[in-house]
Amino acid sequence: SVQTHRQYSLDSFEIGRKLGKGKFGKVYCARDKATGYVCALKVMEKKELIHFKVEKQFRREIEIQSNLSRHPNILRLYGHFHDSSRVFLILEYAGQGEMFKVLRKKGRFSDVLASQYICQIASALSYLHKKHIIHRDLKPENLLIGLDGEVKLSDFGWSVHTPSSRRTTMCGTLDYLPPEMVEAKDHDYKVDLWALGVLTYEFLVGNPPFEEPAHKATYKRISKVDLKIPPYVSVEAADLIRRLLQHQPERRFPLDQIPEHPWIVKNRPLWPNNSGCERRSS
Ligand SMILES: CS(=O)(=O)NCc1cccc(-c2cn3c(Cl)cnc3c(Nc3ccc(N4CCOCC4)cc3)n2)c1
Repeated sequence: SVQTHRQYSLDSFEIGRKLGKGKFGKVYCARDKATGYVCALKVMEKKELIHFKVEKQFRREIEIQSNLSRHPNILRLYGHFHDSSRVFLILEYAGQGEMFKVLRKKGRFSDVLASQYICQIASALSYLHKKHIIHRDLKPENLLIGLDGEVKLSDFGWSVHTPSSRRTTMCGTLDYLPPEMVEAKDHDYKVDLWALGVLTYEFLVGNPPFEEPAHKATYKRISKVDLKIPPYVSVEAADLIRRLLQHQPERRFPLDQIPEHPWIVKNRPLWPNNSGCERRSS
């Protein structure tokens, strides 16, 4: 694997194809010359980080993600380095790419696929919460898929150590924000439970539950928990969605009970697939 203590520079790698372009950077497939190990190299221009005033967020991403040791559903950050104008993150390569592209292509996921993804994400979130980290930015754009189809949580730019009250202004989609963040109240790890409910809905329906063209309308629907679950969503899935999308944070369904929820149990594959969520040896 990529050794995490070694000093890296750009010429430690053979750069492969560009995997994608995000808001702050580009990601390339790369091979570590010394070990032949394939990884992903995320490149960001320093002047862009300064311009977007996200260098603090970026430093937090590095600090948080490098301290996260092995979890099958959290994308590993092996190291980072910089040159005069750019910063580089050496990340685990996720062999099947971006979750949101797969979701857009498929439209929506089956109960079996969606429940496996949700169980894996719950496992990753539970691991983060035990380390007093809240992700705060759970959405398909921040999920990658590994070679064996397992989910990889990535992009910890918005993660913080609990408890926290948001200082940086929100940008991007509001769809995943729970009432307490939309109302800018103090919030804690239970914001991730709300986002998990939004994600469960989006995996099964194809769009997030409170989506509206105008921000104001989205705010309103989130605040009122104006939730309409289509009839084709299974009873068990609808039950979990409702238990996660509770206005009061303390009423939200606890992560540790998710592997035993009927929707997860009913749709769990018979064969183990090292996804981090296989059937417990009952
Ligand atoms: C802000 S950003 O720049 O970080 N996000 C934009 C973006 C956009 C697109 C991709 C990727 C991406 C990131 N990855 C990381 Cl990090 C690790 N592996 C991948 C990774 N892996 C990957 C693996 C396979 C594929 N294929 C699979 C076959 O079909 C075509 C795409 C794409 C990406 N992709 C990222």
